[in-house]
Amino acid sequence: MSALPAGIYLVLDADVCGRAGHRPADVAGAAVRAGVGTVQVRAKRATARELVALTVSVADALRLAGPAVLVVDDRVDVALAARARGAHVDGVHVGRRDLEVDDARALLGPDALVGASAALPEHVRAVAGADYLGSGPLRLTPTKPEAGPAIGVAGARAAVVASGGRPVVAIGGLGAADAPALRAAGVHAMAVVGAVCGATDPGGAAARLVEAWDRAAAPAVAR
Ligand SMILES: Cc1ncc(COP(=O)(O)OP(=O)(O)O)c(N)n1
Ligand SMILES: Cc1ncsc1CCOP(=O)(O)O
Ligand SMILES: [Mg+2]
Repeated sequence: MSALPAGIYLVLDADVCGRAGHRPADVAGAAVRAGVGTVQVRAKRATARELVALTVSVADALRLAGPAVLVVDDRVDVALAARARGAHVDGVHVGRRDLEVDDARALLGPDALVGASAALPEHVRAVAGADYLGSGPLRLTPTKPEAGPAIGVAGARAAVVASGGRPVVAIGGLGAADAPALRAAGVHAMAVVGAVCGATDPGGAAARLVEAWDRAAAPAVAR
């Protein structure tokens, strides 16, 4: 199984990229070259066929920009179809209305990376087989206005405590300024959509997030 990289996790939203005038594969490549370790392909309005084509194009971009982990939001069938076309796809991120974690793993194979959404401690228990947990929204966000309620950093910390040592990925309204508090809460990675896909310069925005994450880990220097 690919381990989930710590740090910045890009949820590559095709609609947000499109509104900002970016090709998703270009955004993914620029983000990975800037140090982003994980890319999730998310396209809520795409057909299955469009999502397969998008996933293959992102996998191609990552092959040149890599190394990075690639997962597909929601759709195990799309991950399998992209693999069948020769794309390297590590796994899926499943939500509460998608296939169950164990079913996703049975289809994708034992080495697949299977992440699951789990905002609250009771959700964490329901996704016992997941390799990592996506917890949020930390804040209300225009990218997913129907998500909620906001759990805040305290909610992310509660997910870390309930996670049984599995990596927790925080998501929802996050930016570089959140890195210190999230790292202090024991969060493994910070997922962003708008902060990269909606930026004028996605590669530069990704680099600033990576730097903020790395800087947040630096030990305090005595003055
Ligand atoms: C890393 C990560 N965490 C949570 C989510 C939300 O997933 P989901 O519940 O499936 O909602 P949608 O993204 O599908 O609207 C995520 N995508 N990634
Ligand atoms: C997919 C998702 N799940 C919870 S919040 C969210 C969107 C996060 O987007 P942004 O980083 O732009 O706030
Ligand atoms: Mg989903």
